[in-house]
Amino acid sequence: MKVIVETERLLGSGGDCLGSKGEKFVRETVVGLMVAGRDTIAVALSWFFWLVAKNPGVEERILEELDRVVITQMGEFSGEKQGIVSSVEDLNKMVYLHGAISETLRLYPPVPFELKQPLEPDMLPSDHFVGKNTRIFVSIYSIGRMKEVWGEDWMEFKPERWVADRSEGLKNDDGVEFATFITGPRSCSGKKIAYTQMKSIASCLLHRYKIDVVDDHPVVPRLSMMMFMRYGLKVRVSCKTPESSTTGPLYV
Ligand code: HEM
Repeated sequence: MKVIVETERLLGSGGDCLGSKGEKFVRETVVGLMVAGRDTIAVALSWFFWLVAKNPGVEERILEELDRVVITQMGEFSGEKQGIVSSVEDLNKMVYLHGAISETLRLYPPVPFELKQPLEPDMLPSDHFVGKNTRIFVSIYSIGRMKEVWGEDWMEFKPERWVADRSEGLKNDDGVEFATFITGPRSCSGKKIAYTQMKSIASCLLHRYKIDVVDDHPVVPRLSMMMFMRYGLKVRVSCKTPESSTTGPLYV
């Protein structure tokens, strides 16, 4: 609602009623945000849980990091111990988890390709001429797998690739080589929200459940606008034993 009132103010209608232009703008913005942020997150998390299940060492490091951030307190209603990640700042401290998500998005970008078209004839930085109406196909999937950019180990799932050695902070992920959210003025405006959502969901689920991929279930991408798993992801989910969790359920 705050967004709508603010949008109205910016559009000059004083916040009292939506003009037809304002209404269209708000409707399209809200629908756009819902569409842009739904399947992308779902697709990214499917690949994330599959990669983490295949790399138990990564899961261990994510849980170790989580243990350093979680605050344990007694649940107000349940009267039982529960873990809390209380703020976005806490989530920001989880750099290894952030790296694991970036690494997933590099190898399996939810939007695997883009089509761009100049309104007027133009010259690319590479000196290639593009005529009006020429369609340029950008393979985000391939950019994330270029040996020249990511090195000999480009095919490996290595969250530490994103973590700076000394400060334990994150390496810059806004460069052109990380094309999953595109760069420039029309890049994804939901990138930060996307990371916050994915980190919240991933930490809650990994903390509480053991997620094993069903043996022999084929995991392959489906070639479409969105990189779904062709046959979905079949997993066995079991509750972690109370002894293995020092905090009980986790709330973010
Ligand atoms: C892993 C999650 C996500 C990925 C990989 C992703 C990727 C992208 C890509 C590649 C574009 C550029 C599309 C184009 O140029 O045609 C884009 C645009 C956009 N995304 Fe995302 N997105 C994600 C999550 C989200 C979320 C959660 C939101 C909002 C809550 C969002 C909102 C938008 C919007 C509004 C645009 C249009 C920006 C513009 O044209 O100025 N995205 N996204």
